[in-house]
Amino acid sequence: MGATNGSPCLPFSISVSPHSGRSYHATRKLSAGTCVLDVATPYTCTLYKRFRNEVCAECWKYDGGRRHFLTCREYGEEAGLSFCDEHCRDAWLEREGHELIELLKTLEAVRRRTKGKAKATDPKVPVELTKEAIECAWEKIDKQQERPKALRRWHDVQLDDFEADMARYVLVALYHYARELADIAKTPLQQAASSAFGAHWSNFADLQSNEMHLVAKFPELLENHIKIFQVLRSRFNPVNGASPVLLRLADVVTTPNVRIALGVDPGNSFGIWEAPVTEESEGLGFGIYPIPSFFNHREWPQLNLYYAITNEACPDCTPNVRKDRDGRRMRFITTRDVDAGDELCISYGHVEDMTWQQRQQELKEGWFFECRCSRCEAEKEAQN
Ligand SMILES: C[S@@+](CC[C@H](N)C(=O)[O-])C[C@H]1O[C@@H](n2cnc3c(N)ncnc32)[C@H](O)[C@@H]1O
Repeated sequence: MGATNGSPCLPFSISVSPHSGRSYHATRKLSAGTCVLDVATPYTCTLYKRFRNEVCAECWKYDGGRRHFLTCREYGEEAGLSFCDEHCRDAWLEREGHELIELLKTLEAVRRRTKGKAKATDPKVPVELTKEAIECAWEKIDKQQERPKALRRWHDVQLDDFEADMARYVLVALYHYARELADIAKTPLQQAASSAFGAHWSNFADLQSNEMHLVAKFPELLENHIKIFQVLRSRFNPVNGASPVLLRLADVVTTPNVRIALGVDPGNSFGIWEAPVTEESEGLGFGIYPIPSFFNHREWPQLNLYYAITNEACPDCTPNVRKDRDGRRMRFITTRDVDAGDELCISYGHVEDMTWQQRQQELKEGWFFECRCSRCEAEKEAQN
């Protein structure tokens, strides 16, 4: 927790409930408009390939597809990084380091240039997948990686755009982990850059994994996940004289770590939406902010003219925290007065205009959980 920016003493604590897991609760009275959490940058993120030439890799500025403001494109082609200007480029480089540019170049070279799905390296996965079948597939991969011949074969694996975008997200997380292990943060400047992520691998790995739900629902993803591991495992082997970070990176590209990264994305990632967010906003990519990921979801009530007209405080069943994105910085701000002990909740998405059944279905399919917020519980009760 100490790694978050803003107040050194956060105004909430964590507790656990049987039906919604870990959650944040206010430890004191908070007035509307209080910034309860301020995180400078995600632990890992990815911008989708189709927006890579149109979005600044540092501040995530996007201008409806126009590229005129991206004046720094020296890493655009090979590493997939374009920047507004030198200021954005230097901020990115100071935090991430030049080594990540080289790693991203290696990964981008594996991206399949021709259209269509990349060739599978193993037989097609079965249509229905049980937990045992998923574990068994990964055990097989774990055994294969011991054999140099398999590694050579994996070196030829290419990734389609979806896989390459996901691999980029996994690679950045593992690179940050390797940096933590290599303990390169020797100078105060480096320490500031390293703590800028607002979290460490342990926070990232501690997030709820939805791997089993996700892969059971979309069995073809198992093949995507395995290919991502094969590429990372076969491409990022250190050569003689490699830096401490690259040596560590090779150590952390393991099946459990890659599965952790792929498992926490569904259910924890924050979409990077074109700002200001409207119904038409483009989804430019996604990022993981581990500390804010413990905010649970609460539904907005249906548009209520009474509260809109009278300006009275909304009832208790609305999210009491909103998220504000400012570049890659994420702030969490109370929307109304909150009492000590109240749960602090955000809204995960635009599901407010739906019926109870529709919302439940949406959250079940997209987020793999049955919503137990006060509004859903009240509406469920009313139906019975
Ligand atoms: C981003 S995480 C929030 C932190 C989570 N509670 C934990 O322990 O890691 C999202 C998960 O929290 C749980 N959750 C969040 N809001 C909920 C709600 N309104 N009702 C039930 N479960 C909820 C679900 O398991 C969901 O997949």
